Amino acid sequence: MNILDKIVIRKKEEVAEAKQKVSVDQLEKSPNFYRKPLVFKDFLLDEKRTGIIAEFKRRSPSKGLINGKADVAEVTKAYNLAGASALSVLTDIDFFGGTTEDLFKARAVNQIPILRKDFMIDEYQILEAKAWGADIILLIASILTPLQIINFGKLAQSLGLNVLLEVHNLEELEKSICPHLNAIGVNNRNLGDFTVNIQTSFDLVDNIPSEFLKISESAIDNPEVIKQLKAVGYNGFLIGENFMKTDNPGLAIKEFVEQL
Ligand SMILES: O=C(O)c1ccccc1NCC(=O)[C@H](O)[C@H](O)COP(=O)(O)O
Repeated sequence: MNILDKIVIRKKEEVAEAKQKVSVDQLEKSPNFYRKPLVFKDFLLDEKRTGIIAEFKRRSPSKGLINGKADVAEVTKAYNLAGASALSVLTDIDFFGGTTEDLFKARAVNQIPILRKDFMIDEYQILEAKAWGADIILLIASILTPLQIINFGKLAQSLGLNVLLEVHNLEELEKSICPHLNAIGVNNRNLGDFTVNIQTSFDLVDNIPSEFLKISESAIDNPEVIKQLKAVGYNGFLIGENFMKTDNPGLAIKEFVEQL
């Protein structure tokens, strides 16, 4: 069984536990549920920003502990100040050390779009994302059926949320494309075996229809790579570890952006 299968099994248990603790009715009554989400496109295409979607990630299955000390409010504010177009905040606790509280804290101090970075397998999690103050949800093609992608995308967009579909190859892309998406992310990390290859983004870019924002995800550790990805048509660049592995992720992004 690969790690993604393990994550999905645990996620199903987690969602069942969450449903027992917090009803849909309670989620729908939370203050953020009435908040108008920020529009991903407006920030990603804003030339005063960088296109970087800067991720707050404490640990990962591929790398283990990345940063055990970073403060989510401090780091995300610094990401924002450095010109990030959006933030990505992990809310998965068991595999990534993220928490719901991290999303709340990031939301409280930032006015740029926030992606709830998690493994969405149930519509309940989309309601949670809205209630917790996220603007964007992630749908991972390899763990969802085409019908789930349509239904989850429809629900998210009906709540004003933006939808980022993540694919790793042409087959996933072709089976998952539907009108209820805003952005398509090509993950350079194979989530089955953790190998990374930026070439994946270059190989798939021309297969992404022009109506979707194009995002390259994972293993981006060099400003030169962003320039090359931009040149072939990418609008956004999801970067986590390159900043989070340092003692000062806020300074790391600032120095990175100065080289763009
Ligand atoms: O990062 C992992 O080890 C991982 C393992 C299994 C599923 C997902 C995983 N990562 C999620 C991501 O896609 C990355 O956090 C994100 O794209 C940022 O990547 P990076 O800049 O390489 O931290």
